[in-house]
Amino acid sequence: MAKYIMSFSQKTSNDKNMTDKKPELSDAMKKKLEPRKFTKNPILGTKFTIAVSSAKGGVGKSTFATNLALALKQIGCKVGLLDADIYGPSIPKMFDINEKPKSDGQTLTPITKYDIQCMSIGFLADQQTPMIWRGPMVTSAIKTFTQKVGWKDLDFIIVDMPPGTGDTQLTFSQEIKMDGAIIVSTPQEVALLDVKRGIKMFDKLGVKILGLVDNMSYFTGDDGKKYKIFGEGGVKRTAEEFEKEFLGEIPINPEVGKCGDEGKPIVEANPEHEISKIYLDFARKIKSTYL
Ligand SMILES: Nc1ncnc2c1ncn2[C@@H]1O[C@H](COP(=O)(O)OP(=O)(O)OP(=O)(O)O)[C@@H](O)[C@H]1O
Repeated sequence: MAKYIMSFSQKTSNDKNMTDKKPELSDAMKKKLEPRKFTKNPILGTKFTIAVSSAKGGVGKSTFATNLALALKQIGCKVGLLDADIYGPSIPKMFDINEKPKSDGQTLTPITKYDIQCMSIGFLADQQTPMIWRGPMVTSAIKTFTQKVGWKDLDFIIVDMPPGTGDTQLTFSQEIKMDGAIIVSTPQEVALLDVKRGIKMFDKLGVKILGLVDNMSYFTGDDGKKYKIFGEGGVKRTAEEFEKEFLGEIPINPEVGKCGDEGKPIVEANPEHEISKIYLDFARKIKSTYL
């Protein structure tokens, strides 16, 4: 056995000596090995592109993205909503859109609902059909949605990102001019771990993080008391740890879920609701940052 190991290590050290002599690379090969440089293209037809993201699933990204889009519209902005969640699109359900976008063979026309221009892979495929796609297909769908959709005269496109730190986030960060990202989280430690990964990803890829939102931070009981069932202050602490702005809290309110399920988000269904007013505050903050 020892003889075998000796001869094996001798062999590998001989191999190492062989590979130590690096072959001269041709100029063409050197060029091929250079890190790829990306050009960041703006989304045509819009002034500012804002991502709503969180590396964690189910924390309320789509709920936030739809309501923020509607709140921005309510304060006079022209808004588009791009559902970038290829594997689990939510916008068709949350906006109750069942039609397919028209195409002239070159450009897809976004579907306008509640005065918001919308695009989602869910408009093109049957709602119950799973998208069983590899990364390059996802990248190609995102390029279509950003470069081949007839977005018109928009102040903002709100991009509803999928969970994770994968192909979609990479394509947007490297190849699209992103003007900012809002990170949504719930206060549980398990969500915050993913959020920290998401913050580091955007920092590394040079996307400005506008701030963190604490969604489902508490619910108010019939006794009027606030119950912080998922823990307290975790999102704010994470914002401080990474020197990002803490944008605020959104409590748990069953009306939020009900409105989303019925295809008319709360800001559209009931603009006077206390939760709608919170979204309007976020929208004013975003508007004053950019316009
Ligand atoms: N503040 C809130 N109060 C009550 N329910 C909420 C609140 N925010 C989100 N929800 C509900 O939580 C569920 C998950 O929300 P949503 O689909 O927006 O999350 P997501 O992060 O986009 O999920 P995914 O990762 O699957 O895309 C939905 O049923 C939604 O209605």
